[in-house]
Amino acid sequence: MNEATPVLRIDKLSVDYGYDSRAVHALREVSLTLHSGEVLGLAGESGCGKSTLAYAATRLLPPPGLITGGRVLFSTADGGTLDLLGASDDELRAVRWEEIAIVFQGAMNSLNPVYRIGKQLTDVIAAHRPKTGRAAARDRAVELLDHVGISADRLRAYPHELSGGMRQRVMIAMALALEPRVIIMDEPTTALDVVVQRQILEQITELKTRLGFAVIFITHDVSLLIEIADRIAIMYAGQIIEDATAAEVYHAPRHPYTSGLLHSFPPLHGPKRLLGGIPGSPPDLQALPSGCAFQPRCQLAFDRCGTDRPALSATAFGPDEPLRRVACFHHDADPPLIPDTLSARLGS
Ligand SMILES: Nc1ncnc2c1ncn2[C@@H]1O[C@H](COP(=O)(O)OP(=O)(O)OP(=O)(O)O)[C@@H](O)[C@H]1O
Repeated sequence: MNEATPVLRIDKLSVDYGYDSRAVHALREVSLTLHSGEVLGLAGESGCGKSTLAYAATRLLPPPGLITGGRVLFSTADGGTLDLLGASDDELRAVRWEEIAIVFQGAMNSLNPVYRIGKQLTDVIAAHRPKTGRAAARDRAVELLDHVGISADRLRAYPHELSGGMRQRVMIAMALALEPRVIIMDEPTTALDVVVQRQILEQITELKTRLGFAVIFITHDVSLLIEIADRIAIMYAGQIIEDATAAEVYHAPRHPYTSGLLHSFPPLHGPKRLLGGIPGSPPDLQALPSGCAFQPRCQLAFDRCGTDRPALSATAFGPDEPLRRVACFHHDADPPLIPDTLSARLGS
């Protein structure tokens, strides 16, 4: 497969929590494509639907979450396509962990406290590859720990004997155990200090290049994604509102929300800049405002934003699909329609 081959296509995925008039519309027709070997960053404020997307796309959404529409098309290793939402339990079992692995939020706390790290790793291997002998499983566990920079002697350690960063690395090693082609990481470094966070991010990008898997990396910190992602999708109120290369998002954000997010976190590199934040708070997903969901907080809103809902539309075209998409009535302005005065106020 070349770099541009789609491995996972999320197509108009919608999720509600609850029913009828009390339903929380957590995802509204979200479409997103992950290509082979790429890191796709997914960013947005808390509550915008990032975790819901990860759970729904892998059919792990707990009740009262309900998938109300869409498809999740996975390109299987044998060249076929499987809609994960329509797949049987057996088909799902064959794909989950073997081909798509997930590192959940706070995963480092889900290691079993009473078993040594080595046993937990070899158990994963034994459960999925029952023909693997004990010595081979141990060798593989050593190799996996080595991938994440942990020495073999830690196989005998219990989780409480490891730092938070090391436990999170063990979880990443577990996700790598079956050589998946896709890894979904939901805020994998959020609870860690910035130094450890940086080490783990460097490790993930190095492993991705060496082992060739693709990553959906979920975080609320968009400046962190600028460092590691090839492409970034920005979510707001259950929708993707911008989807572009990391460089485009950083240098020329088209959506005012993206711009606000960029100015909400200090950059990890480069000159310091004034942090502005975004006034107001995200809308109630049970009662969305008419028009654009961001419009009540948007400093660029005009009449139409209050009445019409902007579609996520392509602003540039690749060989077979949109390269850059944005859901904003200002989107086709070139250069991006962030007036100088606003840029100055936001501190860029
Ligand atoms: N079990 C639930 N019942 C009702 N609403 C829920 C439930 N789980 C999530 N939601 C709502 O769905 C929306 C999306 O939540 P989700 O956890 O996917 O967002 P997120 O962007 O991942 O947030 P965070 O960064 O805080 O993890 C939120 O408004 C949340 O309140």
